[in-house]
Amino acid sequence: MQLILEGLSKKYPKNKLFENLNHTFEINNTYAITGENGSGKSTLIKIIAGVIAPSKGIVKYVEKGKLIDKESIYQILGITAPYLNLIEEFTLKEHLDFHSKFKTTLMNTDIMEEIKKANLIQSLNKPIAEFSSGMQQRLKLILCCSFNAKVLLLDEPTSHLDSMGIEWYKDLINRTSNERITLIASNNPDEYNDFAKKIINIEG
Ligand SMILES: Nc1ncnc2c1ncn2[C@@H]1O[C@H](COP(=O)(O)OP(=O)(O)OP(=O)(O)O)[C@@H](O)[C@H]1O
Repeated sequence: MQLILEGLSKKYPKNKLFENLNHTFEINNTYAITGENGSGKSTLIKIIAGVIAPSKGIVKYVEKGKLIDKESIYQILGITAPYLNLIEEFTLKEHLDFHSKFKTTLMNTDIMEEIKKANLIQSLNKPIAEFSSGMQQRLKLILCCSFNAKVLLLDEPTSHLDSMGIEWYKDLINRTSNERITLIASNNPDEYNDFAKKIINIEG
């Protein structure tokens, strides 16, 4: 599996973000995307996820030498970001059931064990509207990391996590980042220093 950025540029009418980004991301590796506030990290994640279009260039997902078509990439993507919200009316259990309808859990992963490790087991039947921001972030990370996806896009993964939450996050990534490409968009070395094979500064 490869994720390839070819000549990727993005500008808004009043704002030029990045220009001519070229990179090939390989399976079994974790990468950090860094850059000042407003440099375009979240924008790049959205372009890679196919949510918005680049001004120039192309994003290619390649599996065994074959290009994966745009309509199918959601099957191999796991994404978490501050602007992606859980469903407030659903309980944690309903989120797991819903997610399980289109993604399977990682091999050797017991999802209830993951919920316990995240200290969320007592909230299984609570609606998300009653979760703190840190609890929501822990669930978002589990939904992203503990289910099968060849490419993980993590935008500010430790937002709202306390120091224990950050240690839990590091353990989660260590246990789940094999056999996939993980991209971490962040300016916080705590979020990527332990894992990143390469740090890509979006500002060049
Ligand atoms: N739809 C849009 N129209 C115009 N400008 C936009 C739009 N979306 C984002 N921007 C601008 O693009 C720039 C990059 O935003 P982005 O959120 O990608 O940056 P970032 O590097 O992730 O920032 P941060 O570190 O603060 O999270 C910002 O100046 C933002 O205001």
